[in-house]
Amino acid sequence: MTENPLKIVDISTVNQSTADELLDAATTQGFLFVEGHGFSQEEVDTVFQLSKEFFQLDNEYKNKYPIDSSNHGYANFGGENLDPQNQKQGDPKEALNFTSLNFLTGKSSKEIPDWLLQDPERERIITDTIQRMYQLSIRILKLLAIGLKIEDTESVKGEDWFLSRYDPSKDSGSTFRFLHYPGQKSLNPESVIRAGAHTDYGSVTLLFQQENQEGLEIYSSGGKRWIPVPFVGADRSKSTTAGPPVVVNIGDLLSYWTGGILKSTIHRVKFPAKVQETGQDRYSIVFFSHPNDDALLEPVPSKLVQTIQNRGANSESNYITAKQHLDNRLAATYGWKK
Ligand SMILES: O=C(O)CCC(=O)C(=O)O
Ligand SMILES: [Fe+2]
Repeated sequence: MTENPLKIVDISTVNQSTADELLDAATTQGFLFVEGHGFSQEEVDTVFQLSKEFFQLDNEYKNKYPIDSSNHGYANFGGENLDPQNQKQGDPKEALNFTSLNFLTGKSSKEIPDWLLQDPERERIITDTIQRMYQLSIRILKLLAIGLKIEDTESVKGEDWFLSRYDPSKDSGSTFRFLHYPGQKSLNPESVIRAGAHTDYGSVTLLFQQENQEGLEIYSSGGKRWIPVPFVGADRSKSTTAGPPVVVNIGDLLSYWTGGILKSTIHRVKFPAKVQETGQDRYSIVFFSHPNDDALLEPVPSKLVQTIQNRGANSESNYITAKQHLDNRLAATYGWKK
């Protein structure tokens, strides 16, 4: 197995020492693995199975739900270009996105493929996963707030500072996503990028991947090179049933909010030679956690953040909202006119 360059942090206990470990990974690599997340192996496998069955449906059917300007719906092959400056063609992947999410119900207020609603079990899997990935992101944000030692204000305790911008029933840019990168045996593995280089747009991103479907890479700006993120399975000496650690990375919003202390690291998906040989498809299940649309990206009241001057939210006097930030990024990714 490829060596794992990332930390694995167990977040089952919320305390200062877990928070410090998490903060260390978030301020250095911006990417880490998190275990103690509560998803069992069986639950993770079930979500992947559902995603696989969805992507096997006819193209004609999937295209009835085209991706819209809020990033909701089905994105066909080539429909998304994550690195428009360097890539002429869109990425060789398909995706099903769920936006306009209410986290009290796990449902989107937008139309979703009726295939997912035909069997109550399919709908349950989706809504349950959405709610639990959201809760997991909330736990991570709480730990980051503890790690950053955010100060208490009159209206909110420091550890709840991010959470107070996360009302579960209010609009946000949070997105749940199924991704599928088909295996292509005939291509030159070194030249194939499956998802272009980019940073994520939100606060934190959570991602499940599967064994023998590797390809995710992070960019080390210090070493000026790409570092593969391996598949890491659950530690069976700790739990016989736990799912694999989830990949967690910091997005632009959180980086901006913290004056760049938390790192939003560039990443991409390549087609490694090993996967090319087997012709394996890659599937990933991703949750992009965003604060409410109206959250102002003002500097986080933490001494650590205040030490950084003229970066991110610290350099602005007119704060933009989370929604304005997201709209700017989506316009570039999909070539939309603003
Ligand atoms: O599939 C992956 O591993 C990465 C997906 C990703 O980075 C994204 O959708 O933002
Ligand atoms: Fe990403």
